[in-house]
Amino acid sequence: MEVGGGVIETWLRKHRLLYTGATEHPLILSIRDGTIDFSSFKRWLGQDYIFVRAFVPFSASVLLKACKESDNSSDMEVILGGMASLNDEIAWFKKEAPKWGVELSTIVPQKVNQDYCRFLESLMSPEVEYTVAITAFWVIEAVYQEGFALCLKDDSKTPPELKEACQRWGNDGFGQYCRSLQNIANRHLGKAPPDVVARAEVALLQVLELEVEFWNMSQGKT
Ligand SMILES: Cc1ncc(CN)c(N)n1
Repeated sequence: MEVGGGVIETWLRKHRLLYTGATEHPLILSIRDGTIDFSSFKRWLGQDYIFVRAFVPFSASVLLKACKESDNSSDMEVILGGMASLNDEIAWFKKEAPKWGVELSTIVPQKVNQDYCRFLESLMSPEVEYTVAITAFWVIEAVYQEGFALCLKDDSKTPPELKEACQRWGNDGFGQYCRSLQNIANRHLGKAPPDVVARAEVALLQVLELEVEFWNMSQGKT
Protein backbone atom coordinates (compact mmCIF):
# COMPACT_ATOMS: atom_id res chain seq x y z
CA MET A 1 0.00 0.00 0.00
CA GLU A 2 1.24 3.50 -0.83
CA VAL A 3 1.44 6.28 1.77
CA GLY A 4 -2.07 7.75 1.80
CA GLY A 5 -4.99 6.14 3.55
CA GLY A 6 -3.35 3.90 6.11
CA VAL A 7 -3.42 3.69 9.89
CA ILE A 8 -0.50 6.13 10.14
CA GLU A 9 -2.34 8.86 8.21
CA THR A 10 -5.32 8.42 10.56
CA TRP A 11 -3.00 8.80 13.55
CA LEU A 12 -1.27 11.83 12.05
CA ARG A 13 -4.66 13.53 11.73
CA LYS A 14 -5.70 12.48 15.23
CA HIS A 15 -2.43 13.56 16.87
CA ARG A 16 -1.69 16.53 14.58
CA LEU A 17 -0.94 18.99 17.39
CA LEU A 18 1.60 16.74 19.04
CA TYR A 19 3.15 15.84 15.68
CA THR A 20 3.62 19.46 14.66
CA GLY A 21 4.85 20.17 18.20
CA ALA A 22 7.78 17.93 17.30
CA THR A 23 8.29 18.89 13.63
CA GLU A 24 7.69 22.62 14.10
CA HIS A 25 9.26 23.00 17.51
CA PRO A 26 10.39 26.56 18.33
CA LEU A 27 14.02 25.44 18.05
CA ILE A 28 13.46 24.18 14.49
CA LEU A 29 11.55 27.36 13.64
CA SER A 30 14.41 29.45 15.04
CA ILE A 31 16.82 27.65 12.68
CA ARG A 32 14.46 28.32 9.78
CA ASP A 33 14.05 31.98 10.75
CA GLY A 34 17.78 32.49 11.36
CA THR A 35 17.19 33.56 14.98
CA ILE A 36 18.67 30.46 16.61
CA ASP A 37 20.79 30.80 19.71
CA PHE A 38 23.91 28.84 18.71
CA SER A 39 24.37 27.55 22.26
CA SER A 40 21.15 25.54 21.70
CA PHE A 41 22.59 24.08 18.52
CA LYS A 42 25.78 23.12 20.35
CA ARG A 43 23.83 21.47 23.17
CA TRP A 44 21.72 19.62 20.61
CA LEU A 45 24.83 18.49 18.70
CA GLY A 46 26.45 16.87 21.74
CA GLN A 47 23.26 15.26 23.02
CA ASP A 48 22.15 14.02 19.60
CA TYR A 49 25.50 12.32 19.06
CA ILE A 50 24.80 10.23 22.17
CA PHE A 51 21.25 9.59 20.99
CA VAL A 52 22.38 8.46 17.51
CA ARG A 53 24.83 6.01 19.07
CA ALA A 54 21.94 4.51 21.07
CA PHE A 55 19.78 4.50 17.95
CA VAL A 56 22.20 2.12 16.18
CA PRO A 57 21.50 -0.97 18.35
CA PHE A 58 17.78 -0.12 18.24
CA SER A 59 17.97 -0.08 14.42
CA ALA A 60 19.77 -3.42 14.52
CA SER A 61 16.95 -4.84 16.67
CA VAL A 62 14.37 -3.59 14.16
CA LEU A 63 16.38 -5.21 11.37
CA LEU A 64 16.46 -8.49 13.30
CA LYS A 65 12.70 -8.35 13.85
CA ALA A 66 12.17 -7.60 10.13
CA CYS A 67 14.21 -10.68 9.20
CA LYS A 68 12.25 -12.87 11.60
CA GLU A 69 8.75 -11.45 11.33
CA SER A 70 8.29 -9.72 7.98
CA ASP A 71 6.71 -11.40 4.97
CA ASN A 72 8.47 -9.00 2.60
CA SER A 73 12.22 -9.16 2.04
CA SER A 74 12.41 -5.51 0.93
CA ASP A 75 11.74 -4.39 4.55
CA MET A 76 15.21 -5.62 5.41
CA GLU A 77 16.80 -3.69 2.56
CA VAL A 78 15.08 -0.42 3.52
CA ILE A 79 16.16 -0.74 7.17
CA LEU A 80 19.68 -1.73 6.16
CA GLY A 81 19.89 1.42 3.99
CA GLY A 82 18.91 3.46 7.03
CA MET A 83 21.62 1.82 9.10
CA ALA A 84 24.20 2.71 6.44
CA SER A 85 23.19 6.37 6.68
CA LEU A 86 23.56 6.16 10.48
CA ASN A 87 27.19 5.30 9.90
CA ASP A 88 27.53 8.57 7.94
CA GLU A 89 25.62 10.42 10.66
CA ILE A 90 28.10 9.37 13.32
CA ALA A 91 31.02 10.43 11.11
CA TRP A 92 29.27 13.77 10.51
CA PHE A 93 28.86 14.45 14.26
CA LYS A 94 32.55 13.71 14.78
CA LYS A 95 33.53 16.09 11.97
CA GLU A 96 31.07 18.81 13.00
CA ALA A 97 31.69 18.90 16.77
CA PRO A 98 35.24 20.39 16.69
CA LYS A 99 33.96 23.25 14.47
CA TRP A 100 31.69 24.27 17.36
CA GLY A 101 34.18 23.56 20.14
CA VAL A 102 32.09 20.58 21.31
CA GLU A 103 34.15 17.76 22.85
CA LEU A 104 32.01 14.66 22.20
CA SER A 105 33.94 12.37 24.56
CA THR A 106 33.01 14.54 27.56
CA ILE A 107 29.28 14.93 26.86
CA VAL A 108 27.10 13.72 29.72
CA PRO A 109 23.62 12.60 28.60
CA GLN A 110 20.91 14.80 30.08
CA LYS A 111 17.87 13.25 31.75
CA VAL A 112 15.58 13.55 28.71
CA ASN A 113 18.22 11.89 26.56
CA GLN A 114 18.63 9.10 29.13
CA ASP A 115 14.84 8.62 29.16
CA TYR A 116 14.76 8.48 25.36
CA CYS A 117 17.65 5.98 25.19
CA ARG A 118 15.96 3.83 27.87
CA PHE A 119 12.75 3.92 25.81
CA LEU A 120 14.69 2.68 22.76
CA GLU A 121 16.14 -0.12 24.90
CA SER A 122 12.66 -1.14 26.02
CA LEU A 123 11.62 -1.46 22.35
CA MET A 124 14.60 -3.73 21.70
CA SER A 125 13.07 -6.51 23.80
CA PRO A 126 12.19 -9.60 21.71
CA GLU A 127 8.69 -9.36 23.20
CA VAL A 128 8.02 -6.11 21.38
CA GLU A 129 6.39 -6.91 18.04
CA TYR A 130 7.99 -5.82 14.77
CA THR A 131 4.87 -3.74 13.98
CA VAL A 132 5.37 -1.68 17.15
CA ALA A 133 9.13 -1.30 16.65
CA ILE A 134 8.90 -0.30 12.97
CA THR A 135 6.21 2.29 13.80
CA ALA A 136 8.51 3.87 16.39
CA PHE A 137 11.46 3.64 13.99
CA TRP A 138 9.52 5.39 11.23
CA VAL A 139 8.31 8.27 13.42
CA ILE A 140 11.75 8.87 14.95
CA GLU A 141 13.18 9.34 11.45
CA ALA A 142 10.14 11.18 10.06
CA VAL A 143 10.07 13.98 12.65
CA TYR A 144 13.67 14.88 11.88
CA GLN A 145 13.03 14.70 8.14
CA GLU A 146 9.99 16.99 8.28
CA GLY A 147 11.53 19.40 10.75
CA PHE A 148 14.82 19.88 8.95
CA ALA A 149 13.13 19.98 5.53
CA LEU A 150 11.29 23.10 6.76
CA CYS A 151 14.68 24.78 7.21
CA LEU A 152 15.60 24.12 3.57
CA LYS A 153 12.55 25.73 1.98
CA ASP A 154 13.19 28.62 -0.43
CA ASP A 155 11.87 31.26 1.98
CA SER A 156 13.89 29.98 4.96
CA LYS A 157 16.65 32.10 6.52
CA THR A 158 18.68 29.19 7.87
CA PRO A 159 22.19 30.35 8.85
CA PRO A 160 24.76 29.00 6.34
CA GLU A 161 26.68 27.16 9.07
CA LEU A 162 23.56 25.07 9.85
CA LYS A 163 22.62 24.23 6.25
CA GLU A 164 24.64 21.01 6.23
CA ALA A 165 22.87 19.72 9.35
CA CYS A 166 19.48 20.52 7.79
CA GLN A 167 20.51 18.89 4.53
CA ARG A 168 21.46 15.68 6.37
CA TRP A 169 17.88 14.94 7.44
CA GLY A 170 15.87 17.30 5.26
CA ASN A 171 17.07 16.05 1.88
CA ASP A 172 14.73 14.36 -0.61
CA GLY A 173 16.51 11.00 -0.42
CA PHE A 174 15.92 10.88 3.33
CA GLY A 175 12.32 11.90 2.64
CA GLN A 176 11.92 8.95 0.27
CA TYR A 177 13.45 6.63 2.87
CA CYS A 178 10.91 7.89 5.47
CA ARG A 179 8.05 7.27 3.03
CA SER A 180 9.31 3.72 2.51
CA LEU A 181 9.35 3.20 6.28
CA GLN A 182 5.84 4.65 6.50
CA ASN A 183 4.62 2.22 3.84
CA ILE A 184 6.19 -0.70 5.71
CA ALA A 185 4.64 0.39 9.02
CA ASN A 186 1.24 0.89 7.37
CA ARG A 187 1.36 -2.54 5.74
CA HIS A 188 2.05 -4.25 9.08
CA LEU A 189 -0.42 -2.12 11.04
CA GLY A 190 -3.09 -2.96 8.47
CA LYS A 191 -2.97 -6.64 9.33
CA ALA A 192 -1.98 -6.54 13.03
CA PRO A 193 -4.41 -7.50 15.84
CA PRO A 194 -6.01 -4.58 17.72
CA ASP A 195 -3.84 -4.91 20.84
CA VAL A 196 -0.66 -4.63 18.75
CA VAL A 197 -2.06 -1.61 16.85
CA ALA A 198 -2.89 0.00 20.20
CA ARG A 199 0.66 -0.57 21.47
CA ALA A 200 2.08 0.91 18.25
CA GLU A 201 -0.04 4.03 18.74
CA VAL A 202 1.22 4.38 22.31
CA ALA A 203 4.81 4.04 21.05
CA LEU A 204 4.16 6.72 18.43
CA LEU A 205 2.87 9.10 21.11
CA GLN A 206 5.82 8.35 23.39
CA VAL A 207 8.25 9.16 20.55
CA LEU A 208 6.51 12.45 19.79
CA GLU A 209 6.56 13.49 23.46
CA LEU A 210 10.23 12.56 23.78
CA GLU A 211 11.11 14.45 20.58
CA VAL A 212 9.45 17.63 21.92
CA GLU A 213 11.31 17.20 25.23
CA PHE A 214 14.57 16.60 23.37
CA TRP A 215 14.22 19.95 21.58
CA ASN A 216 13.23 21.65 24.86
CA MET A 217 16.33 20.16 26.49
CA SER A 218 18.48 21.48 23.64
CA GLN A 219 17.09 24.95 24.33
CA GLY A 220 18.13 24.52 27.98
CA LYS A 221 14.48 24.41 29.07
CA THR A 222 14.63 21.15 31.08
C1 LIG B 1 16.43 12.90 18.92
C2 LIG B 1 16.56 12.39 17.53
N1 LIG B 1 15.47 11.95 16.86
C3 LIG B 1 15.63 11.48 15.58
C4 LIG B 1 16.82 11.45 14.94
C5 LIG B 1 16.95 10.95 13.55
N2 LIG B 1 17.68 9.74 13.47
C6 LIG B 1 17.91 11.91 15.67
N3 LIG B 1 19.16 11.94 15.15
N4 LIG B 1 17.79 12.40 16.97
